[in-house]
Amino acid sequence: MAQSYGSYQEEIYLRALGGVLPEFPMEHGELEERARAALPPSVWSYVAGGAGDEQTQRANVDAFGRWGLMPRMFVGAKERDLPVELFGMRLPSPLLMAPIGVIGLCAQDGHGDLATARAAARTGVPMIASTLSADPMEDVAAALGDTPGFFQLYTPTDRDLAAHFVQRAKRAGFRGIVVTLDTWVTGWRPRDLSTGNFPQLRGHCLANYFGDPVFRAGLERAPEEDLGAAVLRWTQVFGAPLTWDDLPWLRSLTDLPLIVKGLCHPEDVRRARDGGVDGVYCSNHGGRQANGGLPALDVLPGVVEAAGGLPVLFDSGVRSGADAVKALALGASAVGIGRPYAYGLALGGTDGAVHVLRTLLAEADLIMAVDGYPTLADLVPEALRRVG
Ligand SMILES: Cc1cc2nc3c(=O)[nH]c(=O)nc-3n(C[C@H](O)[C@H](O)[C@H](O)COP(=O)(O)O)c2cc1C
Ligand SMILES: CCCCC(=O)C(=O)O
Repeated sequence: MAQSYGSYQEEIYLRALGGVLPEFPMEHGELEERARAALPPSVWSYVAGGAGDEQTQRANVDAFGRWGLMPRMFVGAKERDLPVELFGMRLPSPLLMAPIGVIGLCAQDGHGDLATARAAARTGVPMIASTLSADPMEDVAAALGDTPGFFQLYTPTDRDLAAHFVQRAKRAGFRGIVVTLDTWVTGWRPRDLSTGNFPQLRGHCLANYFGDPVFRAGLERAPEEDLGAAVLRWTQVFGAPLTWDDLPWLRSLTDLPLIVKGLCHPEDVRRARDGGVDGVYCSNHGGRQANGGLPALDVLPGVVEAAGGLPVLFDSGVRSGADAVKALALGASAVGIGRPYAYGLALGGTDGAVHVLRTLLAEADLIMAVDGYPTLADLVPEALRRVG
């Protein structure tokens, strides 16, 4: 049965009739401004900032403005059909929450990972839970309810720890493993270098490591007794600079769907597909890792073509329902929302994140209605035109 996300607009109209105005912002600019005011400055600059002078980060967003959907009339798109099949699961919509490592700090109580999982439980939008979490992955998975979750792996240099994370993720009930390839070392981030704010170096968001017996076995004293030594050990094990020779090992770690995140070059996509991954995730990490790069949306069509029918997840720069529709039309199987839901959490915890997701879905749904593209199958590249 088709689900009408546009009903969120009706809810808001009805509340307005009763004199109740929305508690949370209705568009991204205001969301950003209010999140900035709500978050401690160093957390704000960590989340909002990117690599270098943030040219790539801005280009990610601007790239959406170069495409427009061609409206079709007399379609009678009274009902829209947004559910997708992904890795054998039926999801209610093609949105995902992208992994955000310091999401814990975006919620006022420091438990943003749990708040995000609850937003996933309430909306059916899957959460991709980061390795860098303020709460252990088992607790995050438990808060997801019936909504599927994915575990995002930052591959440690210690292979036993990597394998143990993946085992724990499966046992906890995550339904897929997303291995992020573009962040084995942190990019050049001037805002954080100026504020001196590296949350992980203060032990934030390291719950998955600190509670892990394999990690603890590498320490002389427990993290609760010697935080400095535990953080130092974390810096040593955090990121393995993987090569193609490591892909068979990664593949051998799990029978869950394996998705590799950060792919942009078609040749890398072909090699990953040949190496047995179940999906590819086209992303430039929201411009946080390398400045001077191509906008993620511009590389998406090449990734889709090279993926040869494998699911392609996409993120980087999605700020509206219209953006999500364009990424879907360019071939994404599902679209990751990043900073916007973190800002929603900052403003209102789970309620704020739910609002952001419902807003994006309502706008996408209504665009599909108004422009006459009622199903996801209608969203094809030919539905778009270049602007200008
Ligand atoms: C504060 C922050 C932390 C992030 N942490 C992770 C992470 O732990 N793992 C990961 O794969 N990607 C991480 N990302 C990247 C996101 O998954 C996603 O690729 C990015 O946010 C997309 O760009 P956008 O938010 O500008 O749309 C992070 C992004 C932000 C903003
Ligand atoms: C070392 C990277 C930390 C989390 C992350 O992925 C990000 O801040 O973008």
